[in-house]
Amino acid sequence: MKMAPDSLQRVFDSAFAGMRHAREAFAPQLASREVGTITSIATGIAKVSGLPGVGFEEVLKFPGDLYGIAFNVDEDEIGVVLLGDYWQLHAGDEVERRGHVMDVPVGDQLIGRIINPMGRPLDGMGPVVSSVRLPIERTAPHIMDRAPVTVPLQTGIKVIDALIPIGRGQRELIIGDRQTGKTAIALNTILNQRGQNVLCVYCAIGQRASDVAKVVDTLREKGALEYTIVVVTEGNDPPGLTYIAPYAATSIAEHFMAQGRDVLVVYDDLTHHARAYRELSLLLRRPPGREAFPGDIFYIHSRLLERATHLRPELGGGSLTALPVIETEAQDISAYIPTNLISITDGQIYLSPSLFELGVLPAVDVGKSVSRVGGKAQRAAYRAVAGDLKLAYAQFEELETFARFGARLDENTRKIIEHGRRIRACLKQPAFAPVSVAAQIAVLLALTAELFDNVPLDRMSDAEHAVREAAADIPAEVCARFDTAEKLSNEDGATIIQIARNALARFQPQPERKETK
Ligand SMILES: Nc1ncnc2c1ncn2[C@@H]1O[C@H](COP(=O)(O)OP(=O)(O)OP(=O)(O)O)[C@@H](O)[C@H]1O
Repeated sequence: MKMAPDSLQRVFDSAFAGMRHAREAFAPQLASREVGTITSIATGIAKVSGLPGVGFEEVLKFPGDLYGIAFNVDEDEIGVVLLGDYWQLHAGDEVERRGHVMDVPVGDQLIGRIINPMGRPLDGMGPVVSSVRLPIERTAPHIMDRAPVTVPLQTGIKVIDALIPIGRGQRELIIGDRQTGKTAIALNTILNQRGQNVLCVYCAIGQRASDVAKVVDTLREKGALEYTIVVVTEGNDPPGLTYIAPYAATSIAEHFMAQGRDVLVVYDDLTHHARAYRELSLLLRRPPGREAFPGDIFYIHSRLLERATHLRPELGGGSLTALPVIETEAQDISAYIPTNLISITDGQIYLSPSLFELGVLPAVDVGKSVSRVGGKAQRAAYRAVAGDLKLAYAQFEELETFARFGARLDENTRKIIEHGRRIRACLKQPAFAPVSVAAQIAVLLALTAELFDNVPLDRMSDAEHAVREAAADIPAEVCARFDTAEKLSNEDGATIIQIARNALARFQPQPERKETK
């Protein structure tokens, strides 16, 4: 078939136009991939070569969707902490630079979720969808951005709220031997935040899976998961994941703090965190120091806990309260990690195994516990009674030892001991049963007014319960004044004492009836 020259020309023109268009639209997308190779693998650690440009704490991607953090950055080889199951990795495998530090999803979508420190879901409720991510390591707020701690954080535990009060933005250490009720105190505090507009983050660090399941069950059962985020690493997770857990939990909390909200973070517990870091450091051949911990062990905990604060009103006025938990061995609070944490935090709640054995629960040793900033944030109504109570309890603890030897006691000493025994009985409290402010103040006022002193010891639990129940009769306007900075007025005090006296009437010993012949 023959074609006319002009129609041939048209075909060529359109073909050239199409090619020109394709050439103009062609935008080459070249992304550089910096790739190195694994030289060796050890427990939770990989040595990588061929990546000279890697920065400290940069994320590296390994085969099988596994990530790691560059920890030791040497000229010819880098030590990488692995954040997942590393059994399938081999020497010679490819490693890719990601060009950013480790980050975690943050935001409202996380509330009520159970995640690992990388933001992956552990609750079977689908992926965590969040458009905002924050690096897990962030600098602590500047000193000029911080405001004094002025608002109390009620734990709902009588002995703590009265004698070792905690403020929003404080760091209070929970310390004690194993199985002394440390987690119970932290959980109780979370449960008590219901309706208090405090978001909670519970960070389980290297715990047994069964313990974590129990905590999650308690939170769910008591309706606390609605305002709580649970960040979990279990005992069999790689040490790298355990190491980053508290930092990730803090970044999640900081996001809410920056929005002006009050957040509570529980780190349960930092003993496992310190051990994970020791393991990593030894594997990376960093020089060991005291108790084989590396030299920067103090720094890793201080830079974590320095992130807890109360921000200035101009920055939203949010707060981050930290409750780190630490385990002691044989009540040795002068061991390396416990002393470090005692010096970093603003006070400690010490749980004594001997009190636990005696059934004094929560087993808080008031003599060894302290809150260095919470006193200023404590509600004025508590302050009216707390001082007397502390003194009376301290006197009692001193005298109790003598009483055990069966020494003959004078009337005054006997009275102090009997009063002290009633204070101890009133401060007892079952786990996961927070007490409201009104009920606490009613019990404490009744104690300082010595209303319990004639109640037989075996009826103290019922008597204390009766006063707590009667606290519901405290007029609403009096309860409203508990939340203000006003001191408890004499009239209000008298009203509450009268309510307590009525509740206790049936527990007082009845005057002996004279038998008539
Ligand atoms: N106030 C309390 N009243 C009754 N039982 C309590 C109280 N506090 C704690 N317990 C019980 O004591 C046991 C130990 O508590 P918990 O697990 O909180 O201790 P822990 O010090 O965190 O333990 P671990 O060393 O395993 O972390 C639990 O069975 C708990 O129910």
